[in-house]
Amino acid sequence: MTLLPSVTPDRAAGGVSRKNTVGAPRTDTMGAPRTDTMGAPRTRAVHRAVADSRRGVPVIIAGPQPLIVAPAETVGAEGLNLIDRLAAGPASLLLAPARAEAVLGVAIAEPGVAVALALARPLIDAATLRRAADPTLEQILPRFNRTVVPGQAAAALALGKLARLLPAMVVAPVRAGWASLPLGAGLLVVPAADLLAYPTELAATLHRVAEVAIPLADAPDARLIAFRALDQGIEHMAILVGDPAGQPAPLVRIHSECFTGDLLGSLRCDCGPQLKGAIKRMADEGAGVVLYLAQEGRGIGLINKLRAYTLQDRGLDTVDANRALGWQADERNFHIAAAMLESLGLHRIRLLTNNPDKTAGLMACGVEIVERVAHIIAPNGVNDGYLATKAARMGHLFE
Ligand SMILES: Nc1nc2c(ncn2[C@@H]2O[C@H](COP(=O)(O)OP(=O)(O)OP(=O)(O)O)[C@@H](O)[C@H]2O)c(=O)[nH]1
Ligand SMILES: [Zn+2]
Repeated sequence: MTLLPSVTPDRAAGGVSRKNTVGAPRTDTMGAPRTDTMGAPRTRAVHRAVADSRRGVPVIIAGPQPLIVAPAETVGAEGLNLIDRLAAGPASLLLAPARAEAVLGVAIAEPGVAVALALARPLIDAATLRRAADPTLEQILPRFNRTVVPGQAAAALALGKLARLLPAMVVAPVRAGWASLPLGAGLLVVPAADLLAYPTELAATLHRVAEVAIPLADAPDARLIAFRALDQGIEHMAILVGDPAGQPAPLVRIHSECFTGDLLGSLRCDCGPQLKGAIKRMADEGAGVVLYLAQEGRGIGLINKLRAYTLQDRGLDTVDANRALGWQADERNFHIAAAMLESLGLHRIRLLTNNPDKTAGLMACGVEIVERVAHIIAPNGVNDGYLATKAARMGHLFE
């Protein structure tokens, strides 16, 4: 039986260390279930809060000013009623600044992480809240006024993002003693700090669960290694061509999944040809690795990417479309890729990318990049504007 190396990002440094810093010793065997599934306990409350948020069930964000919170996209009448009855003070709708500007119809001079819009109680109906959250829906909105942003606003928006929902949250300070009220029974509590630390914490739980040969048309000796994190949800793949660990600095591509481009052959982006082109290039060189990461839509998720496309069809570019929905232009983090490279024993690499943020992000996680190798795909007549925006606004180097 082969013992595989554990994957242990160093939380303090936001990067990768060789030390095992998380819970019990982690010596996962291929295909065997982990024995320390209670490990990384801080991620567990976040997983459960994400699940409840996707159902529209309010959760409590613990911290100096505990909040009761539910996503505007999923909360229904029952959830709003619960928030109303457990609130200790005024409720508000938290929006990312770009979305708040559109809803308020004014520019916001001092954006910060969130803008709060006052909600009168009893709370307005769920359909109106959804329209306020989602710029792709019909925009007949009541007049909203700004109010004070509550503590833990960043954590509340982070919860919406982790749930891959629109970052628009109904929040209210929760009544003291809520936990002993019948109404509060069963509400989940998640510490604000755990929500903010989650991306790094989760990367620290990545482990290898399957490894198998998958001969590819362009690379007959390819192998797949599947990685799973403790949430048992999103799985990331390493596609190995040849023996990359045997190279002094193998070619590596960090590819974020793109259902529309990789699978359907959408012409809106360059993802499909980049993926196939990377594998072909590695086969020509004799070795390389594609990390195929479940970070669809630059980390905003497939549904939100489709919403972004709707806004792009109305004239926004890829950067402004993300922002209009309340996301950053790029929401990916590099802890996952760094942890996978660590597990594969790849510390010095040549990175196949046009995106300087990827190079910088990986280097910040402790990966040595000896060369950036350009990966240019010619425009196809549909994605010309998309590629031009990547060059003009996202710093992509097309040379
Ligand atoms: N939000 C959003 N995501 C998009 C859009 N078009 C493509 N994507 C996503 O962008 C990701 C592809 O980016 P990558 O190929 O990993 O890399 P990159 O940042 O373009 O940089 P390169 O390494 O130079 O290709 C995939 O997750 C796609 O789903 C878009 O218009 N909006
Ligand atoms: Zn794509």
